Amino acid sequence: MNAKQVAGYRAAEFVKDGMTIGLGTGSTAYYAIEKIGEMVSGGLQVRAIATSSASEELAKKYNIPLISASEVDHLDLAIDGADEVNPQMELIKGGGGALLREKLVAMHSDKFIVIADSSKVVASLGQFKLPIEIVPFTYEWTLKLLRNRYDVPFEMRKNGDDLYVTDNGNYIVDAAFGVIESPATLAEELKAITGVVEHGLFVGITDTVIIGFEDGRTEINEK
Ligand SMILES: O=C(CO)[C@H](O)[C@H](O)COP(=O)(O)O
Repeated sequence: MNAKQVAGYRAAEFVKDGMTIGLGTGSTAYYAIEKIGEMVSGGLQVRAIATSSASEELAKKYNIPLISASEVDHLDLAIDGADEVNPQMELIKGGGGALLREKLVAMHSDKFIVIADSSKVVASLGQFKLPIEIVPFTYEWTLKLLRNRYDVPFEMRKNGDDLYVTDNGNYIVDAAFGVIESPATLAEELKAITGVVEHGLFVGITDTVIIGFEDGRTEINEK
């Protein structure tokens, strides 16, 4: 088993009969979805909301019943990967472009479990470029505003020659902060900028972090 699989499979053990769950996005979340799929074929009853069209396709492949938000007012559990996690369980997410749906699902879950291999554990956030989702309308002005405000490199995410478009029809700008001294402060500042829909800083949302290792071990940190 690889480390991502170890973490994903361990997280699936938190899923119990009758739960409504959130399915994350990415190569680590893939393994959690795969395991939950196995559990469903063994008789587990769950209903799920996926955080991306990719994860929705995966859930369908594994016969995990999908629901819409209008059918429930909260989720029991959400499981998702991360690009960076610090000792305070703060995260950078959005490498896969699904940060907005991921944050919505995480925020409306009673328990949010983050799964990762040990390469994602950092002393401070910011080496991974912070994804910021911005609206396409006048995005050039939003980008200019960000550049004027923060003296760090910003780059519009691309998909080939075109700008990358999220599942929500927005663009992503990746920001190389290097070291983010106060994730909470930056999170608040970015949210206040008109044109910014959401950013990949997850502060005060995570309940449990499961780190997987190649030898099959897991390290679990709880809030
Ligand atoms: O935030 C995400 C997608 O938007 C992913 O959870 C994050 O990029 C981690 O991905 P992976 O598990 O493939 O390393």
